[in-house]
Amino acid sequence: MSGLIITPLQPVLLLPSSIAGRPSDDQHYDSTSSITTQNPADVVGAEPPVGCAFTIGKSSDIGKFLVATRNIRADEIIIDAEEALAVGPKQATHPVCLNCYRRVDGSYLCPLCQWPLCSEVCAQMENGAHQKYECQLLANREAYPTKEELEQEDCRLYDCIAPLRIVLDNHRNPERSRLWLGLEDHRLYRQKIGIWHVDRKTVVEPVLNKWQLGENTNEEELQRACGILEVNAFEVCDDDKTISARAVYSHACLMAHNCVPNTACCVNPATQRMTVRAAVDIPAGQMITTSYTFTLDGTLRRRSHLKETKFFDCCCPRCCDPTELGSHLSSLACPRCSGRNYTVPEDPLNPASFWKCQGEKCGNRIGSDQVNQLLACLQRKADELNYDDFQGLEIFIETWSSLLHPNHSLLIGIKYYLCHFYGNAPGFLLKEMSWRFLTRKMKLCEELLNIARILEPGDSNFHGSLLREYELAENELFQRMAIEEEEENELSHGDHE
Ligand SMILES: C[S@@+](CC[C@H](N)C(=O)[O-])C[C@H]1O[C@@H](n2cnc3c(N)ncnc32)[C@H](O)[C@@H]1O
Repeated sequence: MSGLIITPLQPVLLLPSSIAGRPSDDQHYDSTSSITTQNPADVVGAEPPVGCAFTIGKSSDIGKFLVATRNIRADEIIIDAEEALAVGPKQATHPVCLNCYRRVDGSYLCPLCQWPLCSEVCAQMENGAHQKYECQLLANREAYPTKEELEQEDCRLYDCIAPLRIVLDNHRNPERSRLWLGLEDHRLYRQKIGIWHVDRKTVVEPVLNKWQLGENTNEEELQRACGILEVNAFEVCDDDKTISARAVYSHACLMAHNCVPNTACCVNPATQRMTVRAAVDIPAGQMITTSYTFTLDGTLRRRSHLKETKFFDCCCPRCCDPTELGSHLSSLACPRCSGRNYTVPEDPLNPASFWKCQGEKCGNRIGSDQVNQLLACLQRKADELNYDDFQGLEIFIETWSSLLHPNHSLLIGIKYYLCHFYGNAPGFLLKEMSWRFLTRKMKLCEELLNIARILEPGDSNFHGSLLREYELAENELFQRMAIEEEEENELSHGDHE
């Protein structure tokens, strides 16, 4: 879906694991379960900073995670501007400056290694990551992208930079090895699936064969670095999406996933420092969580995304609930009761589960094949939508609302896009919009805000951006009403005269 922003920040990788022994549904740390808080000295990796509100817990299924050591108030900063352990360009990115990660057009090249940078400012940065890590090595090998490679929107050569930096950081800073050692890479699982071969082709082979850096590293180290990035990295981007980077942090990366996270994260695109705030009150003993996936995707899609990219089976309370905590992001209109009731999976954790109408008198069941066929067909239609054609989007919503719950992820993604389209797109700026579109924007924001209250409660980025859009539209509406009232008063005043 072009232009659809789910949240400003998403971790870019995935992992596996079963969840037996997972935290109880309300995520409270339970001293009788297999979850334990660790003596910091026993945990390989980062130790909690002195005076912070969390410690590091560990369970056989989730691995390490952050857990609150005292009650944390909503909006309190839990991790304050944490410096990244390593930063590098995202995979398959457009060409970017190797210091500030802004898009480059190849017109300015690093005088030493000939890789594109944004300007002299980044070329002369003494402490820039490019100068610190790969510049001299690449210059020695005359290893730089060709003109054709720099024209690609998904230049795979950039995939090699972040893993190479992790390997070099490990070699050069033995005191940091403990931090790197503490990060999960899911090596055994990755070896069994396609991603291992993709990393071999896009990272290991170029670094060892094309750039001939065999004296500096080996396949083992590069695969480990790729795994660390896949499992732990957060995406760094700015509002205009010109910055394209990924970063690994020693504390923020330990946050476990929950499809209803209790924090809001934000990375400063200029410094790549990560700040984590509590979105809601977090009681002592509760896990501190973030979401690794897209809030507005339904359970089937979220779980398969988490499995494919973060390699684990999510069994959080939202995934286990057929109605997704009442948000109904996956629910279908029941074909038998003409849409008066909704059909939900009997076992949401099982993709082959039967679906059943929730209407007490109906209880109609449908097989997963039928559901999957319907959803695949609607997904194809959604993928073909032109996002500049708002009428086409509105028609899609109206047409398929007869088969889907109004909050279904296929509709809600488009509604979220339209919330921002109305009021911001050329021809639809707040001042230019008719009353009809202004009230439509407010109605869409209200629908989305109801979902945000369930799925990203508190002061989350998602909730905040919707509230801002709603308030902008509401202000415009009040201003217009005030002007109309004034005009009416003037008219009636004129009549009296
Ligand atoms: C970014 S790392 C988090 C730190 C990691 N637990 C560790 O020990 O290094 C992501 C990995 O943690 C585990 N994980 C996080 N949240 C989980 C959850 N809700 N259920 C199961 N595993 C989870 C998965 O193995 C996932 O690939």
